[in-house]
Amino acid sequence: MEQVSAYPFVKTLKRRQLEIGFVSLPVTISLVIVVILATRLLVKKLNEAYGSTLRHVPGPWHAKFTDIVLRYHNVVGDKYHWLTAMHKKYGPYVRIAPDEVAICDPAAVKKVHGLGTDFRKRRLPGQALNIFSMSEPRAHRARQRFYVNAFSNDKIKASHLPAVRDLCRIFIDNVREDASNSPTHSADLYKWCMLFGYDVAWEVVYGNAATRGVMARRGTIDEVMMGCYIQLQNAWLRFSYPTFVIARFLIPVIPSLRYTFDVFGWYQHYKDLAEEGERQSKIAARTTFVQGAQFDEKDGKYQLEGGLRMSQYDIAHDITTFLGAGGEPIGATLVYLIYTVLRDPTLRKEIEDEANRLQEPFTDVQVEEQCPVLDGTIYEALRLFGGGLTCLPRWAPTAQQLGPYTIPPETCVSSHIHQLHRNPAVWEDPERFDPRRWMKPGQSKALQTDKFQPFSSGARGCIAIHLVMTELRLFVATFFRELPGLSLGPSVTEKSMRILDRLHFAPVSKSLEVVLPESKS
Ligand code: HEM
Repeated sequence: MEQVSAYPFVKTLKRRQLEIGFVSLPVTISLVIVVILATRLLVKKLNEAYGSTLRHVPGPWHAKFTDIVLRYHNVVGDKYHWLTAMHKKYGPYVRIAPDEVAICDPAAVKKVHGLGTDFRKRRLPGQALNIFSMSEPRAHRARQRFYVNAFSNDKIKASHLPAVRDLCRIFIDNVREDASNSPTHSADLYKWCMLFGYDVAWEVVYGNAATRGVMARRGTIDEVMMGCYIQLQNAWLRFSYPTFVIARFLIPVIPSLRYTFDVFGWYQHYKDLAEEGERQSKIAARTTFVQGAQFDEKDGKYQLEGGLRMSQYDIAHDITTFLGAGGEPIGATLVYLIYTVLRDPTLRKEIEDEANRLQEPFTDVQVEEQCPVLDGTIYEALRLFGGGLTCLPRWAPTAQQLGPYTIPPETCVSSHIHQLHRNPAVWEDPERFDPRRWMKPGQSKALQTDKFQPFSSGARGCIAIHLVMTELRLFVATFFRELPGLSLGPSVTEKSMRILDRLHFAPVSKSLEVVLPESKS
């Protein structure tokens, strides 16, 4: 009887064991897979962290394993401040991600950017192919040679100087008009400085900025801000792809999100500009870029010097780069220059006096020769607030020795130019805004030295140095002659002027309010 009664129990037990075995097999397999993948990931991470010579480069502990902190600072736009803190803590070489090193040592920056370097730019996903992004040196050299004449000192002086002078005038008129329409008699200089820079670039590209430019038609700042929005979108995309995808659907509810997540809207803006470039190609043909060149109808390309062939589309992409580079860096440099001078009454008086002694119509060379404090102020603004990219990333196909460190192939090496310009080993009292340092005997004013390179250096340095120095000199002299007695508006504070790092530099408030004296408007 007992045997009989025990039988069903034994049967049930066996079934349960079978069932447990049946259920646990996939779980066990999954667990094994997870453990294998986790181990592989761990080994990979440990290998990235400690398996290469990068392990010797100092930096925060997390940078050995992940770039998430770097990406976060990219998203919030304070990479500049974070990198500054990192350099202060760890020195001129800092590992900021498993495969990225930030540098500000003059010798290393020279090696990475100087002529004959093995380091290259890299075109990032989604980036248009243009003179700025292309990485292959031979193709870049050919294209650069083509544009170099348009941006040469002779060409700028011969063809564009009067137009830049006109644009300075339009700037002053617009600021005065804004002030006279404002109950507080104020105007936003950030907007007009950005538009001014954009229009000067427009002048070089199309030659009709005084009538067709964005200042002449009192355009908006959004029209000229490309780099910063593209950076914001790319930073989000890399930081959190799901957020990037989902947030687009919230734009109807929170319209301000469009700046970050309306990727199609901004690319449409880019596209419009490229199309505008194509529409303008005939004007360009009559003026600067394709002067005297044959257009081959068969393949739709211009035949250019040195056998270079470029389509209108190629040129349109480059034009977008020139216009983008024209507005944001110039706008930022000028805004911080004006902000700094307006806070220092003695310096401002010296600059106004020098500018007032110039005879109209003056040239940039006269400004350089006759206004040493003003010229020193421009150099100092370029040193401390030069609006070019805050980080210049490069990659080398082979291992490279930078200072005491061996950098493995394909590591991203980012030069932090602003930190180079604040290096206490080569600059006396580096944080101090001191135009007179440029007036000291023996102080070089060369713009591409090891310790001072606001425009970078080597083959990939800024193509527009002569244009930039011409426009800065004419602008600053005109500004302090024509707008005396300005004061900073109540919205301007150290907090509002904190640097926002979005590819280029900008004040976090994206504004610089100034109040004009009533009688001068
Ligand atoms: C204050 C004004 C400016 C500053 C500080 C500045 C700075 C720079 C820097 C640092 C680079 C190197 C970027 C890199 O290595 O990735 C650069 C490249 C470049 N800049 Fe400027 N820039 C200014 C204005 C302009 C203007 C007005 C234009 C054109 C109208 C321009 C056109 C370019 C182009 C085309 C390149 C790429 C050159 C190449 O890769 O061959 N820049 N600039």
